[in-house]
Amino acid sequence: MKTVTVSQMKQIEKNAAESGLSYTQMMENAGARAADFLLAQTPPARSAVVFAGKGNNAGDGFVAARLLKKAGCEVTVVLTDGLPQTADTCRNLEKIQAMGIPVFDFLEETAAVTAQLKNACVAVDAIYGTGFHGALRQSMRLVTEVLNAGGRSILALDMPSGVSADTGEVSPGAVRATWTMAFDSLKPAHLLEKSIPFCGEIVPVDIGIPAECHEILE
Ligand SMILES: NC(=O)C1=CN([C@@H]2O[C@H](COP(=O)(O)OP(=O)(O)OC[C@H]3O[C@@H](n4cnc5c(N)ncnc54)[C@H](O)[C@@H]3O)[C@@H](O)[C@H]2O)[C@@H](O)CC1
Ligand SMILES: [K+]
Repeated sequence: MKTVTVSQMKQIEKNAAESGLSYTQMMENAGARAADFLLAQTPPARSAVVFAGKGNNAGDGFVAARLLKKAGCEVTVVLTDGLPQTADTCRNLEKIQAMGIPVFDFLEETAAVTAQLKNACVAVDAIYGTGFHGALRQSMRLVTEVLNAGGRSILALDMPSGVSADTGEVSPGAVRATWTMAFDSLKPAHLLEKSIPFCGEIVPVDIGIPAECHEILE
């Protein structure tokens, strides 16, 4: 698997979209790989709490939530940043609401979230992916503090939230993942000494982007 910057990844996704693989399908594939991974653990995940932000990383998390639920896993979703802001992410949130998956707002229902998390085998970090830069706000650090506490396994989608993909800069309060699933390509932070401890084990996954869409890297 190659290593690409965030802007190169955007170009690769654009190439894929132009070659016929929609952004919607890439999100579906990313979320499906995350669900497959958790169901393939020994023992398979039976209960999961998915922490979701407002961008496309959250969309991957909603897809994972839907597919985990379909496979019989008990799933709860926690919105950490209010309602999602991208079209694909909004559509995927509607789908999980239609399935009756409980959706909590972290700020308004912190006690309920903490209780759900206590009973969960695994947490999914879909707060921020490659779109993150700078530092976690104080209010978001309360979220990541709850997420990091308790010693349960955490699967970070693409990046642990609070880690900047290009530089590996780690914000105070960043998520400490057990595994980080790298979608399509590695990002620099997956390989940098300062961010590796937050990524845990890197799990590279194919999200269906054809090889020729990576030709910008040749
Ligand atoms: N449909 C698509 O475009 C696909 C996107 N993918 C996923 O989408 C991710 C990238 O999604 P996005 O570009 O929407 O971004 P993210 O979902 O990573 O970030 C969401 C939002 O966080 C905001 N943000 C950044 N730094 C912040 C800070 N310090 N404090 C508060 N807010 C901050 C950004 O402005 C952005 O609106 C990838 O990592 C990957 O998981 C993949 O599923 C492949 C397909
Ligand atoms: K993430």
